[in-house]
Amino acid sequence: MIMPPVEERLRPGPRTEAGPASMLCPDFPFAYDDWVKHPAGLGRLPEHALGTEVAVIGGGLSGLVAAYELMKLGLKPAIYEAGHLGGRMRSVTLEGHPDAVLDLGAMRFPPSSGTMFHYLDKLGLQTTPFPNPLSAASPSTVINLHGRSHWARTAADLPAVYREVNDAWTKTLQEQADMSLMTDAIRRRDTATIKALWNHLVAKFDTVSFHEFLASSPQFCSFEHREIFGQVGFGCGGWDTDFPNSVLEILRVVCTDTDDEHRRVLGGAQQLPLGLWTHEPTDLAHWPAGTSLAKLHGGEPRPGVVRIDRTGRGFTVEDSARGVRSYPAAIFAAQNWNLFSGIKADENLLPQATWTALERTHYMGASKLFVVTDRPFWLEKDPATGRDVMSTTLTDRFPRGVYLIDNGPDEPGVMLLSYTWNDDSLKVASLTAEQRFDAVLDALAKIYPGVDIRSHVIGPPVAVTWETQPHFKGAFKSCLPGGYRYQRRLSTQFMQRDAAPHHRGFFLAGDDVAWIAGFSESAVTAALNAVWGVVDHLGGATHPDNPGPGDVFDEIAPVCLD
Ligand SMILES: Cc1cc2nc3c(=O)[nH]c(=O)nc-3n(C[C@H](O)[C@H](O)[C@H](O)COP(=O)(O)OP(=O)(O)OC[C@H]3O[C@@H](n4cnc5c(N)ncnc54)[C@H](O)[C@@H]3O)c2cc1C
Repeated sequence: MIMPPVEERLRPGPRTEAGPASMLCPDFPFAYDDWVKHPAGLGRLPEHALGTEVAVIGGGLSGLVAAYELMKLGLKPAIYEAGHLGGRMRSVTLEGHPDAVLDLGAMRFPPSSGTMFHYLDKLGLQTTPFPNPLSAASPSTVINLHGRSHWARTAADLPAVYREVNDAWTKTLQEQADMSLMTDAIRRRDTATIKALWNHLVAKFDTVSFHEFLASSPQFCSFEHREIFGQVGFGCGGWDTDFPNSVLEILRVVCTDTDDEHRRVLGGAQQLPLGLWTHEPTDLAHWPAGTSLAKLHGGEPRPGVVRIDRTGRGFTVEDSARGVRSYPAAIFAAQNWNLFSGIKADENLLPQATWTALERTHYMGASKLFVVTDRPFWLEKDPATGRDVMSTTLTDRFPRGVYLIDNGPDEPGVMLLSYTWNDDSLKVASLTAEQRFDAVLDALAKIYPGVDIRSHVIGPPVAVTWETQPHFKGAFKSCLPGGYRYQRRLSTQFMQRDAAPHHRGFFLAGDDVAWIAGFSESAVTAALNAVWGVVDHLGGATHPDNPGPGDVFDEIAPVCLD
């Protein structure tokens, strides 16, 4: 690529005042949101490369963002999808109730996901606050621990011990990780300060689990405080199922305000990937006006991939309908464990160190159980207490988290009756939706005696466990202690200048090769890295006014641990 001088590439300089929250990832603080919004676009390809087919394996958000941007650049993405377009952004409805949408995967999005919101805005999709516990969007919250319930509108209504726990968390972050400096540097987009602070934290905490981080803090010397923290967490619910994970995963979420001010997409999250599939961008290179991904594919993506070989100067991809095609470049945007089962993947696609890092990827599990109700009955008042008959609920009982979506007083409501992760998810993985429903109702009857939830339910319960879904094998990656080196290998795989020629041209995307765990912004940014990689691989370049992640890589590269 043609490289302008360093000082021109490091745009824009740090802000003097804190801007809005941003998922400017401290490992690699590249401003993807600025990059995609810049009028110069993401780059240009040489004339002879225009119209070239590029394989995009996986039609989730990451694959669709990559394909959409490749199409805009004048390439011809060939999307392969084994299941449903949208992947883990899957929204379903019950027959006869089109407005009661169940988001089985991603459902709440922090405004700090600026790159993802760029695409939401492009498609004109509307969002509204998500009713997280104790947030203004939840009319009320019940915390039920050790068999006792506390009802609250805000955190201030909870007993003093909950405030102690909250203070302990704030102080621990400050004392152990200089969190206010970190957050301020991210909001000011002060890359130099971000790197100086974060690189130190990576070295300090790579081998430390979330639980060890808490337990070694004087603020959390009480087991009771750690236990409450594990159940109630710091925003969207309990975090104890994350306790075994690397604390770096948690610190990334905190310093980028990823756990704050969540919003949901009205009409369902799946509209984002599906919207990219049908959208007709106006700023297209090579293609005529009116071109969309759907039209380039004749309305359907190609079937799931069963084999990928490195052949000649590119890749040969075989799909489940025995279609075989070759491409000079390929983006793999399915959860990467699919490369080990279901797909016969040529060893030569990647260097051995990258295969090892893929094998070591740690995925969280997650289950959800939904029902649709005749109306948002939970807002009715209990005559004895004057309170809502049911509330957003966090509990140490089996449902763990109950979230209530109100679509209007006379409209069917949506109850996410149970949202669980890891061990809690495994406990229900072998149960049918009906069995889960019975068990959840038993548990909730102990918290809300006298509330007849079943009488309000219309239609069958809907359940999902992502670790048992064949094309996913897990909910989302979250690295274990000691995983930083693997994560670095995967997230920087798009930089192939030092790779042997026979290891170039195959790009990993998807949220599981990105830094911040469990959020769709990561699927988007990983896709954009892969787009930069493909453009570079095919002889293209970015505009000097709008350098891409690979152009500034050396200035902001993730720190190397010895
Ligand atoms: C339970 C849960 C809750 C979540 N909550 C949130 C949230 O609230 N907010 C948020 O921002 N993010 C959330 N996420 C994360 C978000 O859903 C993901 O980051 C994002 O959807 C990942 O997109 P992706 O394209 O990387 O992967 P995927 O969505 O997994 O897409 C990959 C696609 O590849 C396909 N595929 C697999 N194998 C093959 C094959 N052999 N050939 C072709 N195609 C194949 C799959 O069918 C799939 O469609 C959540 C995820 C889960 C599971």
